[in-house]
Amino acid sequence: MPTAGTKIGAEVAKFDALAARWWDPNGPMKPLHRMNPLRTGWISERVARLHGRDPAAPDALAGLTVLDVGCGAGLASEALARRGARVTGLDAAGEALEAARAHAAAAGLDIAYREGLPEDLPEGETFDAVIALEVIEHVADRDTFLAALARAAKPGAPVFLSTLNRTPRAFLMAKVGAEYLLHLLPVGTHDWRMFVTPGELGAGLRRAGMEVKDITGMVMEPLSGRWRASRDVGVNYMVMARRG
Ligand SMILES: C[S@@+](CC[C@H](N)C(=O)[O-])C[C@H]1O[C@@H](n2cnc3c(N)ncnc32)[C@H](O)[C@@H]1O
Repeated sequence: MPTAGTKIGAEVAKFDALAARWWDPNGPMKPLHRMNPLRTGWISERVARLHGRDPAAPDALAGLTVLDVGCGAGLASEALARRGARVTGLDAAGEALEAARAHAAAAGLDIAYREGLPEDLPEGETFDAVIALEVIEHVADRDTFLAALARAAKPGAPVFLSTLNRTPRAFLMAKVGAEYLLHLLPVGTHDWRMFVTPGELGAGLRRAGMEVKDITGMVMEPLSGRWRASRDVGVNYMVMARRG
């Protein structure tokens, strides 16, 4: 039977294998590229408001520290750094991190990328916001993961996650459609049984000492391919919680 360690290793290896093509907007990470403006805009707006900033200002996050857990090659890290945040990107996928470092350097962005898991962060190292986007559906021990996110947030700071709901529709769209029919994602990217319902995620966040503040669906417009926020949380959704 696989241990938690081999399970993490297998999940991370899938993403390392995609490192070289991570930043190709039409490559295997195309869905993440397309949804990134929506997720990072939603997060920026909420973080800026919490700090009494104008969310529309180009440097709305200036000086605020953000931890991007499971950052991969840095799609969200870069978007938040461009708004002025001091971003630390954390991932166990070393090759994805190499792609992240190279891309940030070419873009002139100062982002601290570190290899590791949130569970291993030093006690007492805390951030103004913690994000983990499209990660929890790859994590076997969710309670340990969520507790680590809560520990990394300053008291009262927000924690954001985005993920896939475990519904028949999500199975059809994110697994059958995206992997087998449209070939948007490599086959095997997702295990539908690992998808997380908003109820399960909310309960896990509360067990980790956080309060859920907002749950918003993400839907793709079929014609334009653009993503927008929606009340429909049946497939993709984002959550904002706050550490008590
Ligand atoms: C679908 S990618 C998302 C990357 C990035 N967050 C984004 O949305 O652009 C999932 C990432 O989670 C990382 N990951 C997988 N299992 C993890 C775990 N147990 N703890 C932390 N990160 C993990 C992978 O290495 C991979 O980079």
